[in-house]
Amino acid sequence: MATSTHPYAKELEIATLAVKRASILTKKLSDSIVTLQQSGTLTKDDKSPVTVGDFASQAIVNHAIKLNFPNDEIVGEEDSQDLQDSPLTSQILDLINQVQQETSEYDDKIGKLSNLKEITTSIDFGDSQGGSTGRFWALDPIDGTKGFLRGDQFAVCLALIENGKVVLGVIGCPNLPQIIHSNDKHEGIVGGLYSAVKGVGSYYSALFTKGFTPLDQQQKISMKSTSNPSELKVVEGVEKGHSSHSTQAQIKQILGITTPAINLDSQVKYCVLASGQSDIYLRLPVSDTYREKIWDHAAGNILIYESGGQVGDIEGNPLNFGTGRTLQSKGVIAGNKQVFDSVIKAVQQVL
Ligand SMILES: Nc1ncnc2c1ncn2[C@@H]1O[C@H](COP(=O)(O)OS(=O)(=O)O)[C@@H](OP(=O)(O)O)[C@H]1O
Ligand SMILES: [Mg+2]
Ligand SMILES: [Mg+2]
Ligand SMILES: [Mg+2]
Repeated sequence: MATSTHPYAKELEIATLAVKRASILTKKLSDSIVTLQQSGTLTKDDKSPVTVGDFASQAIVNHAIKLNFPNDEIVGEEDSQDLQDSPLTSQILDLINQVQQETSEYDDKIGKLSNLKEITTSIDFGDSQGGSTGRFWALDPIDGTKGFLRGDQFAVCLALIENGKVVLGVIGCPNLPQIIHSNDKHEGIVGGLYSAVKGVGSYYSALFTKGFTPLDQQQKISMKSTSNPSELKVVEGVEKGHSSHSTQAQIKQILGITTPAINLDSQVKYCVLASGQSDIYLRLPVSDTYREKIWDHAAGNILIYESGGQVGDIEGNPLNFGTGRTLQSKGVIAGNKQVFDSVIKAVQQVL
């Protein structure tokens, strides 16, 4: 399908502008955390920057969607109830005002928020329950909260879902260098925008450039196609509470992978995979009862498929985004097509 005439052209442009504006805002907060923590103004346990960022980012993105697609529902992570009587509301309004001024050329397309009432209304457009029919959006305004608070990786993740399947995904990665060699070696521009459209492909462009760049002027990305253990690289999370690192170690051993894994918070993992910088994503469950949230995986899911990869649960079955706000499956495994089946076999052997 042509890059400019695909059926989701308007959706992609709006999603991109909204994610870009939210990314500028969250990047400001992320940069300030490090400075504030160093100066002692912010204690390590103070989660206020991420709270401000979550709400402001969700308000901006939801507003853009509702302005352009008033009939679309949104499954958003945050709920404005948690904001009631919060001393952070004036900070949220100030930050939104500031970023809207800096990106005022987007107002024609994605509008602007003027007061707190509009902000809380916009946040609560995210209350959809999702489901298996029709179309809705899934939004994680800041994915990788823990990474964000460490000054590490996080992402603004937006996806469009139709009849349970993801058809479009846009991920803003404000702290992600373009090239990741290992946990402590990377290079290139910091700030990446990763986009995918069903039947069109997956693309990379720099995040902190102005406006929407048509896909044919972005860099098309694809996964590698190796199954040679000595070449395989695994990407996995940072938090031991989010995935079982010990189970993952056993799987790597069965597959004969010796290269140390790359550990990254948030859906930037999918971005690194889709751009061929790693081959396998392991997210083995730590608990039998936890169910993954759809906003944690929707945008990354299409990014992988459109770059030639495959995603499944621990059984190898595709993820179903039409079962409500959560997936009904356990774990997430992604890989290039050559290696995917053998990874699932190894997972089954270990579990
Ligand atoms: N027990 C458990 N298992 C799996 N996932 C969980 C669990 N608890 C929380 N979460 C969700 O994990 C989201 C962050 O995932 P990450 O990929 O950043 O985790 S990791 O630290 O890199 O491993 C995180 O998303 P954010 O809240 O947006 O940060 C949570 O929705
Ligand atoms: Mg998340
Ligand atoms: Mg989040
Ligand atoms: Mg959360």
